[in-house]
Amino acid sequence: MSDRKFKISVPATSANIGPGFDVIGLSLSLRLTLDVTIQTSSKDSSSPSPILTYSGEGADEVPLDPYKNLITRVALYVLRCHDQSRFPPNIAIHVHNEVPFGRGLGSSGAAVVAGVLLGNEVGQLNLSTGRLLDFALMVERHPDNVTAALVGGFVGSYLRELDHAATEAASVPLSEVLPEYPPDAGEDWGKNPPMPPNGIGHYVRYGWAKEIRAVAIIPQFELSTAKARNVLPQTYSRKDLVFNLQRLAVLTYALSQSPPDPDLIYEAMKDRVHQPYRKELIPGLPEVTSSITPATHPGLLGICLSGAGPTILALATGGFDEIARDAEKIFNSKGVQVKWKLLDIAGGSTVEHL
Ligand SMILES: Nc1ncnc2c1ncn2[C@@H]1O[C@H](COP(=O)(O)OP(=O)(O)OP(=O)(O)O)[C@@H](O)[C@H]1O
Ligand SMILES: N[C@@H](CCO)C(=O)O
Repeated sequence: MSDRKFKISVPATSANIGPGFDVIGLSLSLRLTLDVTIQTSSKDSSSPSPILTYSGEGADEVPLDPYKNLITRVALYVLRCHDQSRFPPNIAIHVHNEVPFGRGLGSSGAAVVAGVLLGNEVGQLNLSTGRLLDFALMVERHPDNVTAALVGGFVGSYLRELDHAATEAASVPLSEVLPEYPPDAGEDWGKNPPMPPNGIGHYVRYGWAKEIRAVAIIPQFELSTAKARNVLPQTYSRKDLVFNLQRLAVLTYALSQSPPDPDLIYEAMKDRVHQPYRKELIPGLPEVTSSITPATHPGLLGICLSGAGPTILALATGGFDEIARDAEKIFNSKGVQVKWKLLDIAGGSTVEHL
């Protein structure tokens, strides 16, 4: 039998896009790729498996132990749910990563989706897109990043209300879904991990005007999503919820219209649900989002925090350098160094058999 080789490619994502907290996501042209070889011809099953190597973003900090690394732990979760308790022997995985960690560009969502696709391929499970999404949502429990990373484009999603038994199944602690340690030699894992309920997430893809590009202004510090969610309140006023709902309804349509209307979009990208609370974690955030406008920067459409931050996402049809340079000046005046990238909306995840 010949060796199996395949390549998995998953895009970065920006979630929220202003008012769509935990609802909308956009896939972007930075990618996480996995080159996987399974040596079916080798008889030697004594070497540890999989052998994991990394290049690119996070290569110097990411764990290479497959029981600690997020991508391989997620793959193992998918395999164990299908009665495959270990990776087969002789797998080598090289990860090349362009998505910076903890910056609001969906690095963990990309890693989770890559892990689900890896488990599906290694186990030859042939899971549907909906089922792949169910597995991803058992690990990353808000749908915006993982849905956009899996299916690509400008995407809106919700989590279905589950019945009591399914809610219990979907609410188990992450430590049960992703245990960190392998069983001792000769032992098995014990019972299988919790299987995701069917059809947890539902999504639609919106149109996207082809001339809109994304300037990502990326502060050179990490902010974990967990920390950026901890500062959010548990309840909101009706006024603030209506403020966001009105804008979200307009934004999803306005970004599909060619030529895009800056007046409509700039106001529609404002938010009162997460950005005001996250400004204490991101020096310069309110100044950047309020002083860079379509009037001061022709070509700008709207500007927001990307995901949980600290990256700022400016959607624009031109004037990219000026937008980035002026945002950089504001961040620098607060003592924050930034890098910036001009990105395009990207396709979703792919698996290519080589
Ligand atoms: N390619 C990867 N391989 C392994 N682990 C990863 C990878 N990408 C991300 N991670 C893990 O996810 C963590 C970052 O997740 P976090 O949710 O805090 O940020 P983010 O996903 O980049 O931001 P956001 O969800 O706001 O877009 C990293 O510190 C690392 O532990
Ligand atoms: N919607 C999420 C995205 C981050 O993963 C948040 O803003 O916390």
